[in-house]
Amino acid sequence: MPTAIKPLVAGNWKMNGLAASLAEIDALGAGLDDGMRDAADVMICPPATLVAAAAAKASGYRVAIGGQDCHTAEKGAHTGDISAEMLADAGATAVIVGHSERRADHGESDDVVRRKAEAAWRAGLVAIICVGETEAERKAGSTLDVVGRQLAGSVPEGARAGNTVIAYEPVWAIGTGLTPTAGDVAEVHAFMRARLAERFAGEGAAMRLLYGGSVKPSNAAELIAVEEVNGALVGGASLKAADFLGILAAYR
Ligand SMILES: O=C(CO)COP(=O)(O)O
Repeated sequence: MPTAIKPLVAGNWKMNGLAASLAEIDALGAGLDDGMRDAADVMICPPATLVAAAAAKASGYRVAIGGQDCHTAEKGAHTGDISAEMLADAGATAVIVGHSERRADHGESDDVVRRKAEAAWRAGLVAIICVGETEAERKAGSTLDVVGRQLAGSVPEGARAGNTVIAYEPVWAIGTGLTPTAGDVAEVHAFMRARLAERFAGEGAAMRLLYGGSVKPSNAAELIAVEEVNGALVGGASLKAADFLGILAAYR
């Protein structure tokens, strides 16, 4: 069954990128070959200020554009926030919700993340829902408990293979250069697959499960080859097209 799932490789630029960074999307488009395009869907999630310009550029390259967060509401008195409808209006087709940096920096609970995923669907966006344990939680042996609780609380009832992507991002692996072993990733992904299949039957079995956390050209092949890993969510190595293409080359 996993072989039937087309992988997604998504770049999360986080709070990085000025207008000049759009040149990286041109470089990405120029560097993508047919083998990469056939093997994986490609997405960039730039900061909100660049979504519209990035979407205008990326459509010509068959690169999708996503947001990094959205508010639960469609509009209203929420200074500084952005709704899923605004992201869709700017050309995004997906939005990351529940990234560990949002959970930590903005105190987002599973309940908030679940409502953000529903907001994404309301606007016609795919929700990329992030889960993952901290270093202390892994050391305490509670990784599967944490991931199970986050899946139960953050993934809404309406999740389907076509509207939801789950990204497993161990917090301690983000931006640190550290990665779990292939065996550890396999254990978590098998667990997530089982939970999602139990809850959503065939839809859960077909949902994309991404791995994220220090994915680089040098380790991409090993990580994406793990069973039940259907792509990657890439931070630092998505900022430069050359690095991102190095990761996509692992799919050729
Ligand atoms: O948080 C991440 C993607 O959402 C991963 O970031 P890094 O690839 O920089 O570790």
